Amino acid sequence: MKKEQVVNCQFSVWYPIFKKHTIKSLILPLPQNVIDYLLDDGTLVVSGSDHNTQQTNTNSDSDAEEDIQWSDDETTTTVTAPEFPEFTSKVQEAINALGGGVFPKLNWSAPRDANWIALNSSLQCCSLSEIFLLFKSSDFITHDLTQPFLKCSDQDSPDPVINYELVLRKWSELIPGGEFRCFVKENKLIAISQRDYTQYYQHILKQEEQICHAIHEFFSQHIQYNFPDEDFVFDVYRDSQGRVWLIDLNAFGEVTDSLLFSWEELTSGGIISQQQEGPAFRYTNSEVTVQPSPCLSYRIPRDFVDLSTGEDAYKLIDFLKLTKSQQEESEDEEEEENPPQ
Ligand SMILES: Nc1ncnc2c1ncn2[C@@H]1O[C@H](COP(=O)(O)OP(=O)(O)OP(=O)(O)O)[C@@H](O)[C@H]1O
Repeated sequence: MKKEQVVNCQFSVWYPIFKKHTIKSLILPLPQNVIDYLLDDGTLVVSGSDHNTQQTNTNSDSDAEEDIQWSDDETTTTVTAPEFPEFTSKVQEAINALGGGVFPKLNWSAPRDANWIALNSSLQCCSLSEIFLLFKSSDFITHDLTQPFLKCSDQDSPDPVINYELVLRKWSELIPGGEFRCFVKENKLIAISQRDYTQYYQHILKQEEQICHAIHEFFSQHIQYNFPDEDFVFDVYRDSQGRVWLIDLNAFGEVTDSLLFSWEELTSGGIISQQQEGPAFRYTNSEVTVQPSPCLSYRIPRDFVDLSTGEDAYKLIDFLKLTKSQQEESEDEEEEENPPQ
């Protein structure tokens, strides 16, 4: 995978080409001071002050009282959240124009690893402060900002200049069973994988042929030969009426999750030689093969994950047992103090 391919997979490159076939979105250039704020990991501060640009008029004095300040450890100095009045009002205007709820992204990634921090565990945002909270908590966003060309084969060539952008996509309730990832090599659709392979969806098993056919049609009518590269990965959504929509475009290489295929299979030509007609199609075909979600490890602190999987797991189990027995003891004491009426 070359740096040029990564550049071509930026939202602002593919969106104008495929606008008619994807979810309505708006792109705003990200000012440098906002980028600096997102990268400043010493302090996690969230200001509620952007509410004053929402349709309802609130006076700014009461907003100041609403400011929430979070600090990730006791030694970190908590500073007041910087304000970006001009950017904030542009973002709020865009959110309102998209119906009041958006799915936010940077040039390539969404903060999928941070949805646990959001109030309703959703990536739906109604204000810039909600977007900031997700972005500042996401390793995927930091990756976009700091190492977009990781794993590219042409490491010796200078990095292309990137203009960072905030992408706001109209919020749409997508059913995970309708999402598929499609792999294109030399402008040929070689493989399709169920996107959420952690679940078994009966309808995929039943409609295997129709799904495969609909995606192949969509590819040949709207995608094939229209993208600047001949190798790429695209994600689609098949809605309840059987209509196919483009969701995202990714580079053909290891930075992109190959889901139910391996990159070895996809690049070695093995998949292509097995094909009689149409792409290889893989999905989770029984409850037995259901796998844990790949984002699970992002829901609890990394140290805790390491602790529970390494040698220290036994210490953790002992600790949990101890806590449980202490809890039981105190419950017994409480029971003695407060006998049932
Ligand atoms: N407009 C939207 N409204 C609601 N949910 C969305 C929207 N767009 C995408 N999603 C959901 O978020 C998921 C991730 O979206 P997307 O592919 O754009 O993010 P990403 O960070 O580029 O992911 P990846 O790196 O795996 O390609 C999608 O699979 C879909 O379930």
